[in-house]
Amino acid sequence: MDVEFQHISKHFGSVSALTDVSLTAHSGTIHGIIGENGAGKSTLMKILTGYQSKSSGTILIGGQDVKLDNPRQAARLGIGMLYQEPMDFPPLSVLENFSLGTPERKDQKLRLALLSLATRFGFHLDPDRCVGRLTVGERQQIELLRLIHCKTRILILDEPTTGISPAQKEVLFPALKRLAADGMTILLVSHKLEEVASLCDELTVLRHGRTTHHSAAPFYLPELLTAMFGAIPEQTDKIPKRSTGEPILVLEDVEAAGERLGLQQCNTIVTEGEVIGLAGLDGAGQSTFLRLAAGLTTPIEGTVKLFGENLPRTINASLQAQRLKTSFIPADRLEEALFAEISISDHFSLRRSGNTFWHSTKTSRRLTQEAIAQFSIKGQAEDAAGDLSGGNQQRLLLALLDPQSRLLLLENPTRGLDIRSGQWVWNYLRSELSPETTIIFSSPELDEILYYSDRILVFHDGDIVLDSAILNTSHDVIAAAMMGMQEQ
Ligand SMILES: Nc1ncnc2c1ncn2[C@@H]1O[C@H](COP(=O)(O)OP(=O)(O)OP(=O)(O)O)[C@@H](O)[C@H]1O
Repeated sequence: MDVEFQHISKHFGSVSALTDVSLTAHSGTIHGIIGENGAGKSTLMKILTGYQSKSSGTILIGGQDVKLDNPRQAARLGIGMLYQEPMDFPPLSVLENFSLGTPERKDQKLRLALLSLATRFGFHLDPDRCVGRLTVGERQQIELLRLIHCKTRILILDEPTTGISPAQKEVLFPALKRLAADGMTILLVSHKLEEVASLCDELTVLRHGRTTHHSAAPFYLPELLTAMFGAIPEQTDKIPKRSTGEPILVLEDVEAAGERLGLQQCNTIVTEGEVIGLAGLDGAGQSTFLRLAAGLTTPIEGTVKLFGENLPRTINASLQAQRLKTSFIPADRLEEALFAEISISDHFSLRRSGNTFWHSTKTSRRLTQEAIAQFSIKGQAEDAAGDLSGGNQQRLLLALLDPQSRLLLLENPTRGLDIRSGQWVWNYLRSELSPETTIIFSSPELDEILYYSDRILVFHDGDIVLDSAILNTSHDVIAAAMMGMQEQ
């Protein structure tokens, strides 16, 4: 069924998130919606899924003017969304998650339906496995099959390749193409231009809440970039190499529990001023490594030494890491780093108050205004952090960071950011931090690691399988190490 947006506008108080947006996504096609952070993509999709009401305009589905007052109405019309974060129940099994929202109650029938759909799309899923033990990519596969089983005819995907491995991408893309060929209408929101261009039949660009471009495949990337940003963004300079050779983080025979297999027998030395990129498939150990250095996870065996001090195996480890000027920015901004419900200004109050009860709202307000200006945050001091777009949440996190940090641990720092915002983050790290600040970051984008790091650690199944200066390695060697293979 065709989905037609006609002259859609949406205002949040004085903010115009969408102004007169019109586009048609045709049945049997994949239609990409792209645009910089804060362009209005999520708002448009939230209107289609009934999570938000439009201020004006019309939505036609299969030529019919439809009311989308709540998510239930949207689901009844066959509209389903695959979210960036898995929206499942990790303690339940694959089969139990698959059964959510289906009227079918017979376990055996559901099991057969799950297995036959999985076979059709080439997914390998064990119905009895606990979902909490699966990778993001596998959880996404269950959700996709659940939506198909629930008779979804209009499928919305929000950044579907964030957090999944290149191999899982190779399985997902043909599955999406097959669904479109079967007549489904697919709307894809993404920042990854190359991916969008290879997958989509048509593309619409939003800029400042307005439609600025529409085209059909094949796409011309410079034209898309200009429509998204007004001009082609320039590449950011690399962070100049600046290691002093002084060890600041030493892991000795560390074994730790964490994502999937945790870490096993991990040994490494990080020296002051290095920029280290952590690569690996989702759940291979990078996240546990960053949390160990931040004192948020403690080892089962071995020692973690930070700036010459052994971190204790207690909750005090994170306080000690903070005292030693170590800062950590997790990938999940709203679950682990910001408070979705409270304002930008309250975040500054919380940061300033430290261990004291009192704080000055006047000072916090002033600091907030300064940060909004310096970090170009698109939002007002009183806006809740959860209402900011992904890119602006990342800017807020950087604004809250202690600029005196000696060790910066960044989990996928450009996750969900458009090209220009991603470059802005690296520009900020390069220009605003002291040259001795050590940066350890993880990223699923090998190009980002190759460009910005001095050194790379590659993780596979909880082991560091490659530790190399960037200049001494290559894309192919790293990709093979990530898969647990030695490049010949
Ligand atoms: N509930 C809300 N209250 C106030 N403003 C909002 C709300 N939701 C979105 N906005 C504003 O609307 C604009 C569009 O946001 P939206 O999240 O749709 O952008 P986006 O293109 O999806 O961005 P991103 O790529 O960063 O996710 C932004 O300026 C955002 O701050």
